[in-house]
Amino acid sequence: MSTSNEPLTHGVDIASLGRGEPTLDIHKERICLEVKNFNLYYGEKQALRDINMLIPEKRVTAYIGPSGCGKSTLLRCFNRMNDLVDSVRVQGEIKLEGQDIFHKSVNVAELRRRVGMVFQKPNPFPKSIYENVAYGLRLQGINSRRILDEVVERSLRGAALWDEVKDRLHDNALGMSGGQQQRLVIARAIAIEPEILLLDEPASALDPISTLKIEELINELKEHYTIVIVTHNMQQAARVSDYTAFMYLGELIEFGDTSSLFTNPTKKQTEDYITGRYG
Ligand SMILES: Nc1ncnc2c1ncn2[C@@H]1O[C@H](COP(=O)(O)OP(=O)(O)OP(=O)(O)O)[C@@H](O)[C@H]1O
Repeated sequence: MSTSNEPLTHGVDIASLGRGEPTLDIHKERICLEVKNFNLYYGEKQALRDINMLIPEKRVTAYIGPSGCGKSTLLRCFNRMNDLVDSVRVQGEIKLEGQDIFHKSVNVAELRRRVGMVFQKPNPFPKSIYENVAYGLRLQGINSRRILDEVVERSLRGAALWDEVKDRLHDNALGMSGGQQQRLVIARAIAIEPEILLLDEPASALDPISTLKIEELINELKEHYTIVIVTHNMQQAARVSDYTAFMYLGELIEFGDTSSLFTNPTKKQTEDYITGRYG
């Protein structure tokens, strides 16, 4: 606990985040994703408005903002999940390593291999733990037992789950706890070696201990992957992210290193939100 007189904003101990001195500088980062003049419509309704931002490589970038502000919609653009919604229309660009992911030459299946996604509710397949992790490789036609064993072990270790499941790899994944299932889904995502992991409220259905494990895991995963997370929980954004983006009514209001955004927001709307005046 902080001993300072700083107010706790939404339970975020802002004193622990530093004194508003930027610790990171987006302009010194290697950029993984670039969002340029991006708009998205569901039919007539505009859900994203002229979004411009950079997502740095091997960092954790969090989206916060009130319900309905477009966080999940933007996240789902990064691997074109929104293609599955008939009414969706987009304008502008999202560049992955410099290439527009909406260009007609882009292979969407390959894009989704490079940009993995984990949802709020753990969604393991009704198969064994082993087969859940091996699934993506099998789809690629890889059936060598030696390779699959190696990848399954490496992925489960990477998702901090190996020690808990190594003696029951052939049990049904649906028998695992919710927190274990969510780490299994992360193992399944990293088995196919993505560059980016999109996490949409990955811990909101979990108990506090499982949530802590997921947060610790995010911290480990960023060594190898670029992580983009949507969370309702500002404490979580403050704990896990390097950069935070605040969205409101489909607009990106403010983006900056997490410490600065929480301790020294430059926009009134951001300040109102993090001090609990709305949302
Ligand atoms: N499939 C859809 N069809 C039509 N409108 C949608 C669809 N998905 C989202 N929307 C609308 O787009 C806007 C943004 O929704 P989105 O789910 O991206 O917000 P969010 O910030 O992630 O909200 P929450 O925090 O509640 O998940 C909302 O007004 C929502 O009703």
